[in-house]
Amino acid sequence: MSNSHQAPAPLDDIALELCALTKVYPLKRGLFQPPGQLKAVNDVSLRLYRGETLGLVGESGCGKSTLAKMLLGLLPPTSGNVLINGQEVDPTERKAHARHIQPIFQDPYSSLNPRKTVAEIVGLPLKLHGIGNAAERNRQVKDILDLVGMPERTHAQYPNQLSGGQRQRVAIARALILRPDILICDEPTSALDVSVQAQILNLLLDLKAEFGLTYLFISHDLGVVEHLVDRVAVMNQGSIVELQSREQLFSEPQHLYTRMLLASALTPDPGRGIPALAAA
Ligand SMILES: Nc1ncnc2c1ncn2[C@@H]1O[C@H](COP(=O)(O)OP(=O)(O)OP(=O)(O)O)[C@@H](O)[C@H]1O
Repeated sequence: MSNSHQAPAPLDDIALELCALTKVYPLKRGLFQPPGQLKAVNDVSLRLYRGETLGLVGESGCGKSTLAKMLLGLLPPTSGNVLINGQEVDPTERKAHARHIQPIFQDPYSSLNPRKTVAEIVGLPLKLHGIGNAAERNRQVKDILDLVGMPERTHAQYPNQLSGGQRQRVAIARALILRPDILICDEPTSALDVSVQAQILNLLLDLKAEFGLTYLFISHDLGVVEHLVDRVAVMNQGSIVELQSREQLFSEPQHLYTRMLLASALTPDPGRGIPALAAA
């Protein structure tokens, strides 16, 4: 696997800024419980500098996906706001959002329309945004599919005719077709075989260099994060508890939760969580 970290971007060149972002979910009344609410994301402020990869790590349920959905305009925040390239964005303006920021999710199968061919899936955002005529769109679709390593014979195939890795390549091509600045990668390799994971991670690194992209890379896999990111934000129960350079975080973690997260990643029983902290 290559490890092509780019030179750090100037610190005043901010691609994405989260200002006191909060999401509260209402909870329905249970059999023995009154209605209540859950603060899934609690007052999160973060900056992503242009060209960097910021890792976001934390246990299942800590609020990572909720945060990602708010950045993508898929979920309105309860309070706080998001700035893309210095401009405050209306979280309900999904279409305007999509030109700048795109997602890559864990399970490409569920996010690809089973009744559309690969070329149709990748070309749809161009059509929806009224970009180019049919011939220009076809050329752009072919170019991006070539770039992500999809052989020409697969362009007319349907998602169920593809391997898991190929499906994720299609999802990546679709994310890039509008030439966004920022990719939100939410566990993009968790559903793939280990051998395929490395190929997709290398592809993401190559594409980042090619297009000068900024990544928010969400993962519970600290091995992947250590390999890929420039800085790491650690999330626990909706809050960012630590934000450090990759080197600093893995060599000298400051927060107790980070130390336990790193310790739990080194033990042979992954996925068992950190009960003491989860309950804290
Ligand atoms: N629509 C919803 N309504 C109520 N609670 C929700 C909703 N979506 C998520 N939650 C809760 O919010 C908290 C954060 O969930 P979220 O999916 O953001 O966590 P996560 O860190 O992405 O977890 P995972 O890694 O398992 O995907 C969890 O306690 C979850 O149960």
